[in-house]
Amino acid sequence: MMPVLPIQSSATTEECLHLGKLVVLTGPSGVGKGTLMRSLLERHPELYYSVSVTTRSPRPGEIDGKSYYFISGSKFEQLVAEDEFLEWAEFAGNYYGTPRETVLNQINSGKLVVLEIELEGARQIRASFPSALSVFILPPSFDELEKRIRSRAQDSEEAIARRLIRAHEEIQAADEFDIQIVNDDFETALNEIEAVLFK
Ligand SMILES: Nc1nc2c(ncn2[C@@H]2O[C@H](COP(=O)(O)OP(=O)(O)O)[C@@H](O)[C@H]2O)c(=O)[nH]1
Ligand SMILES: Nc1ncnc2c1ncn2[C@@H]1O[C@H](COP(=O)(O)OP(=O)(O)O)[C@@H](O)[C@H]1O
Repeated sequence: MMPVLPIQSSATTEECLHLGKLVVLTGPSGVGKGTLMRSLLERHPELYYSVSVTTRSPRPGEIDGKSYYFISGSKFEQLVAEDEFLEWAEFAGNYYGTPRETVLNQINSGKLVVLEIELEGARQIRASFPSALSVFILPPSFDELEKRIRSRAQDSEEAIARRLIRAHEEIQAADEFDIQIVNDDFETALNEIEAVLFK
């Protein structure tokens, strides 16, 4: 297990706390995680957003290497076998993983690193990085969540149904995380996340 913060013999704990930080943003599909993340990055270009690897097909407008690294199932299996992921999980029929080396390098160079990942991966990060800060984004209601997933109009009916079933399970896990933020009014939610990240 790698520590989040590089402990140097000459550094006090207080100094170590300034070296780097890991934040996990999680919550059900359609709650607005991606949109919040994009706004955060626009306002705070100094943040490091970890681009995940996935076996899902690109949606219209998604760019390889920016939205995700889109790879095949067999390549994903190879990367798992080579222990290249900090965490990985299956979600709605596809695989998603966080590249280990880039994230650890960014934390160790003092960056504030943000992962936007689903529940199982967020649990794995909490287990291996107890000092990571975890934020769960909640919808104002389940009906509103369904509206958002549908209004995005980028998934098949089957993919939407799988996301909605999974959303019920994910929402029940909200209390496992350090902070819960309801994404009702977008600006309010964004400000709340900023307050947590930069306190
Ligand atoms: N565990 C894990 N989950 C991820 C990763 N990258 C993205 N996800 C999550 O996978 C889920 C599905 O993502 P996506 O297919 O882009 O659909 P969307 O969230 O409905 O837009 C979301 O909850 C993402 O937060 C990752 O590297 N690891
Ligand atoms: N506070 C909000 N109020 C209304 N719609 C929102 C809000 N936040 C996000 N959305 C919309 O909800 C949809 C899903 O958001 P998205 O960021 O793709 O969710 P996620 O990444 O969690 O799956 C998008 O169409 C987005 O514009």
